Amino acid sequence: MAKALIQMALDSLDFDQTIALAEQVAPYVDILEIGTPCIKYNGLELVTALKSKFPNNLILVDLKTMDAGEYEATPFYEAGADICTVLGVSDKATMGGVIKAANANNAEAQIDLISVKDKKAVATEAARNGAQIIGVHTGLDAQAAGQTPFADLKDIASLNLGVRISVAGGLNKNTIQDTVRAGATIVVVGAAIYGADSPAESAKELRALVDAA
Ligand SMILES: O=C(CO)[C@H](O)[C@H](O)COP(=O)(O)O
Repeated sequence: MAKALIQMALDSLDFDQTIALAEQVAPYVDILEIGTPCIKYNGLELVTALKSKFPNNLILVDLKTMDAGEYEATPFYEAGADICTVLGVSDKATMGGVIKAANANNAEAQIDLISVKDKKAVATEAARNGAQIIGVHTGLDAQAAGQTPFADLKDIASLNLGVRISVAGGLNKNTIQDTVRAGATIVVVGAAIYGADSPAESAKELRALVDAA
């Protein structure tokens, strides 16, 4: 079985801090994610910068698109995004638009199940419509209310949809191996890396844990 990928969520608003953090963690992670607040604040220029500075990492732009899927996602794919996200609560046509833009740019679309009520139904339809990645996601506000992504991961993994499953929501060194064993093929980590005394050491430790899972 292929090893799970690690995705680092770059959630700062500051352009230079984002590049500096990426420099520290890039050797240990597979995907550099430009978080939603960060991409809204910094725009396409940051995609271009990360793409050119980190050719060995995939770049995910966490657009969380809600409307005008193809129109919104196309410039980000053209700037070098390997993956863009679109909300699973959006219209089927919106998700279809991002999938179309991804395919036109030899890239991938991720359906984010954040706040979706019937996650199994949305994931099943999205996979049937060509989405390459399903994102099981407990957002920062839901985490603050005590929620975790683990029950949702179990539900989505049980569907055996044949697509990659990304999991985000407060993952750390204590939970990352069980998350991989439960079916995650991409594990997303934000605060556990950028909040550590040494983000590089934290990323290195998580890499070893994921590779051993
Ligand atoms: O997409 C996000 C919030 O919507 C975060 O980037 C994602 O949840 C990962 O960060 P953390 O590990 O701190 O939960």
